Amino acid sequence: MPAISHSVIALAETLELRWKSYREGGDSDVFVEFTLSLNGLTEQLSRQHLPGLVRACQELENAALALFGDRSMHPIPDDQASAIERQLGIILTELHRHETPAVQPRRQTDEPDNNDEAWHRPRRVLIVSRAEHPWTASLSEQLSFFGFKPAEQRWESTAFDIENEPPLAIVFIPDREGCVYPLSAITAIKALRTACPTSYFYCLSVPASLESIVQLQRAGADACVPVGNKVSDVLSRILDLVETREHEVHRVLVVEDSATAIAHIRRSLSQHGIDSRAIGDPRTLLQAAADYRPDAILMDMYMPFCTGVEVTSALRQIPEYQSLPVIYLSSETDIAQQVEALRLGGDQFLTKPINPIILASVVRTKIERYREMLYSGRHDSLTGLLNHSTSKGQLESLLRTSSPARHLVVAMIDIDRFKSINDNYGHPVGDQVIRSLAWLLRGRLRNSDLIGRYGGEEFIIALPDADLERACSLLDRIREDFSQLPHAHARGALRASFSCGVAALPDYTTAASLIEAADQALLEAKRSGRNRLVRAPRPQHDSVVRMQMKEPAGG
Ligand SMILES: Nc1nc2c(ncn2[C@@H]2O[C@H](COP(=O)(O)OP(=O)(O)OP(=O)(O)O)[C@@H](O)[C@H]2O)c(=O)[nH]1
Repeated sequence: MPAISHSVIALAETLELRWKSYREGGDSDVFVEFTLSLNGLTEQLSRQHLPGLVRACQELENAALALFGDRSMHPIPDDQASAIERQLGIILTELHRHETPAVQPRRQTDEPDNNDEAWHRPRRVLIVSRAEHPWTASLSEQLSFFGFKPAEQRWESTAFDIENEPPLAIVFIPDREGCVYPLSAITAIKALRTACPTSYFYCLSVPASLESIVQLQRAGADACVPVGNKVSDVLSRILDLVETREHEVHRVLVVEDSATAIAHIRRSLSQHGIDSRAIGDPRTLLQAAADYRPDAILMDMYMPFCTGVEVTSALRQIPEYQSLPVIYLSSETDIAQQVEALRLGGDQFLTKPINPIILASVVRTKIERYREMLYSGRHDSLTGLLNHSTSKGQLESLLRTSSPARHLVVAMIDIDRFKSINDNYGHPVGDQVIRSLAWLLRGRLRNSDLIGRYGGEEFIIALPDADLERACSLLDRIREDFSQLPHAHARGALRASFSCGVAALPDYTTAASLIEAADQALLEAKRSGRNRLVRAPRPQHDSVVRMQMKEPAGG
């Protein structure tokens, strides 16, 4: 279960303060502030994959939004206030229960190499099924391979073992595949939902019946996996849950000449955890965009030097900004003008005065779509890893930011005799083997490590701040584990292996030379029998000097 960050706790504390202050004065403006905080908190929780808490917050938010606009309803009657207070109490207690401890286990780039937690990220997954269900053992085995800590529980068990560490996910396997979940199962799911509001619930083998899905969702299911899906599909969903996509703050550039409007907009955005910067003169837009690298622009329609439409259409001339979301802000109510503005490059039109919740919601949706688009351009669709060109680009930028004294290890990995896997078991099984290796790497390496799919069955890894000895022993452990991993096919399970070549700073100093040296070492690993790791030889001192002297002349 992911621990709840201090920033979320800070938002919750603000929410609590605002509620107290509303209860003291009954002022409708304070109630609006409370609702805004609640909306911001829901958003933060949903970004942190805490579906149970998101659901609880959304219910409270809906109740608050119903009282949002009408001043005459305030102060609200005591029974309504008590209902809100009860729900708020549940949310706050739950948040504090999962608060990140003051000292966190570290697992980022700056971690010392001798910290084992830095390399391995166990996550607890509870599997609820009947005794000896064939899927339980298989799922459990695969989850362990990918760095999770599976635990098993029987349906009939009343005391679920969740006290010390609530699970990241709970997987429910029904006794009979494709049948409606019996009432006893629904009751067990409900009980667990109350006990684990922050875990993600998967119900497997759900029949394609709307009634059944609705019933499971009401009980607390987050995902209903259809009957017929294989264990590997479930595994893939659980892995997606912990995908190492870094959460980055949303950045919005506000182009607006009125200082009052800027203050209002920026305040609304910041209450929803969205960072912003503002410029009053559109002529400074390109410089501001280059410095700040926004994810979206909020553009006033009428400014002294030129209109928002002119600025947007000029911005669209620059390839880098062709898809950057632009949202117009205007008191323009003429539909023809609005359509024209959108035709000339804007993405959305918001009419002033702008409701802050709508503003934050539109901004977030546009940014999420924009980021999805950027993501799919940079990642490989089969594995979700960085694609070839992005891997190379990121390795280059890692080297640019590395001081000469820093460690950096690069590894090239290639699955052995992969053609024969395809030939003997078919392409889809080959794809699954590739995906499994990707999952294993994702599960075993740190967020700060670079993992890319370099070619068909070839992967590139870069481990910043990693000592060569330690990196080799980690990669060798992954190699060993991968060779033991069963890959299901129609007639049983196959085993695969990979070979690995490793090169490191300071022996090789450029991205090209690191990749080339690791590739040569990989070839050597293949030549000498496969399923092994080979380190690139340390270049002779004079040849390093010659390479360094040659490079500027060649460039
Ligand atoms: N299933 C599947 N196969 C792929 C994919 N990309 C490449 N391949 C296949 O991977 C195979 C690679 O085979 P080779 O390069 O001959 O090498 P190998 O059989 O792995 O043998 P060694 O590398 O020498 O151990 C080719 O048959 C490609 O068609 C993919 O995305 N999915």
